[in-house]
Amino acid sequence: MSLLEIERLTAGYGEAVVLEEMSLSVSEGECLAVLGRNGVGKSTLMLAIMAHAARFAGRLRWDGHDFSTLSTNQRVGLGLGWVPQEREIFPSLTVEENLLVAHRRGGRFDLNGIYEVFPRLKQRRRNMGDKLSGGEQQMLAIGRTLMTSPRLLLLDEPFEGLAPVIVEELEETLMRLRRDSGFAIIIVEQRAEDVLRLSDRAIVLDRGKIVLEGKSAELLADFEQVHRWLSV
Ligand SMILES: Nc1ncnc2c1ncn2[C@@H]1O[C@H](COP(=O)(O)OP(=O)(O)OP(=O)(O)O)[C@@H](O)[C@H]1O
Repeated sequence: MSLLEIERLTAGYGEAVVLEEMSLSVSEGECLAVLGRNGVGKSTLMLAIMAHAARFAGRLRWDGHDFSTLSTNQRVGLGLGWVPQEREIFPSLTVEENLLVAHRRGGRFDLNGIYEVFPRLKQRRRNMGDKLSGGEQQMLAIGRTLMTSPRLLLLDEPFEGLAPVIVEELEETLMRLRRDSGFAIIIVEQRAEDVLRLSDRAIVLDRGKIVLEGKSAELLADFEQVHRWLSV
């Protein structure tokens, strides 16, 4: 059975429909890449999964149970962990306080667990949120979400604006975490070839619809057809 199943989801903001009748599923431990040009609805898909965008029609299931009407907090409780594109670090809290805000009792990760994953956060634990580099902010945003013990991690352009060496470090950490903890990942990313190497499967969106999907290795082998949907 799929961990997350989305059935004919139509979603958007106010009156505006952004996603149309989108269906997809993610299994336990699977990594799904979401590709597409700017403005095609990739972030909206993440936001709709977290109840931050409006659902106009369709169903969302978790472990086979309908969660379409649950609030964001209830979805976090189920094990959905969203790392927003803007990172949303609390600037006036320290690194440690940012992490503790999200801590879930009895969860898989505590502070020490996060510091093992991201030793740099331990070094910076007394720094205020607004005194961090972009890479450290991203580590903190991911660490904070891990504190909620997700079974599915939703990553919205996690490598945006980061130096290549930091991107490499983060990619390795994420893949190691996934191997060790077995959670699933949905990752939105602009650098299509890189993310196809990391992921198991991928979907390509255009104007709120899935226009191409398949195993990442196969899409990588025939990258021309993916590229066609990504070039302006
Ligand atoms: N809060 C909002 N209210 C109204 N419309 C929005 C809102 N957020 C996004 N949109 C619109 O929804 C459409 C899809 O945006 P979305 O951010 O999901 O695209 P995206 O594929 O993630 O793009 P990008 O790669 O630029 O982040 C765009 O036309 C955008 O203007």
